[in-house]
Amino acid sequence: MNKTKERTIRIGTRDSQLATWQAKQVAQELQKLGHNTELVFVKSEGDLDLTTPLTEMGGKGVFTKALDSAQLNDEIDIAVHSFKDLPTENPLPLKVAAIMERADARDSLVAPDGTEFLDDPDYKATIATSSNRRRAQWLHSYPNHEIVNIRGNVNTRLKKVERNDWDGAIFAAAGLERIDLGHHISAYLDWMVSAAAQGAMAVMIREGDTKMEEIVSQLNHDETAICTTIERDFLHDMEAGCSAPVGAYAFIENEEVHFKAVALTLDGREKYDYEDSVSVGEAGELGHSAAQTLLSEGAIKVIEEMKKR
Ligand SMILES: NCc1[nH]cc(CCC(=O)O)c1CC(=O)O
Repeated sequence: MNKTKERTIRIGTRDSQLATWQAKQVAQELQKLGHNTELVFVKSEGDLDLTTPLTEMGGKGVFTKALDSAQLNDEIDIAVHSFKDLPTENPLPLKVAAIMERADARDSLVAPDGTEFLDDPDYKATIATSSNRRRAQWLHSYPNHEIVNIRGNVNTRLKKVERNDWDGAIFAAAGLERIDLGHHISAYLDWMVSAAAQGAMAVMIREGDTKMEEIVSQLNHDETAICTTIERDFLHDMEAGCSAPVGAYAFIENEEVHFKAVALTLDGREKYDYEDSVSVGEAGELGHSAAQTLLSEGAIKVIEEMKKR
């Protein structure tokens, strides 16, 4: 490769602190391979409008649309996304060329005054989250708590928790840890099933851009790709969209894929669980078969509830 002749790779990202951190991470990896990079900041609808709940904002792709257009207009070469924000169906001529090694996939609780209240069954705590998946799982565990909506990027939400009278708010642990805010985490919610692809980043290229594909695919982390593919296959087949009360998490240990999935009614009262372990070689259909199993066991009700909204 002739490095002096190669154009600088333009990396598109949202301008939040977390998105910028993630894009810089990809930039660093590309630089290690000998490429020049440049960050291009693109504002998303999801970042500009902080009052409308995400679930009412036309749902799919509120964080990704602006980056998609920039990429289609050739203003950027590649785009770095939180993989969990990417819709499972993409009608555009853009594709994921690499999935970066996953960080902590867990959800976490930020509780400025401590977590003792969790042990008091009579205490009516107020917990902030705009995610239906987090809401439903939280209410399943703590039926007498109240959930309130909270919007904004990680920094904005953290400020809101510290200013408000809420007892706690739920965050992706990876989002806080990546930007050195992990010390705000009061508890890791090991019992909560995380969102499909939570904690992983995806690098998108234009379809047919073989040059970028060749470069970017070298960043792919195989185990993360296997696990997040299963999780996203499940989410896709549940036809539930990113705002559905559905969680999916896979990890690999001793050549086996361990997969956990959950679907709940919005009020958290009804819960459908799936758990299975299969060898890595046989895990190709795991996400699809898990969805079929849960739907036939009654989780179709959860999906119908989402469609009515
Ligand atoms: N929906 C917003 C979003 N998209 C990705 C992350 C965190 C990082 C990740 O999960 O990869 C977050 C914040 C959060 O859920 O608290």
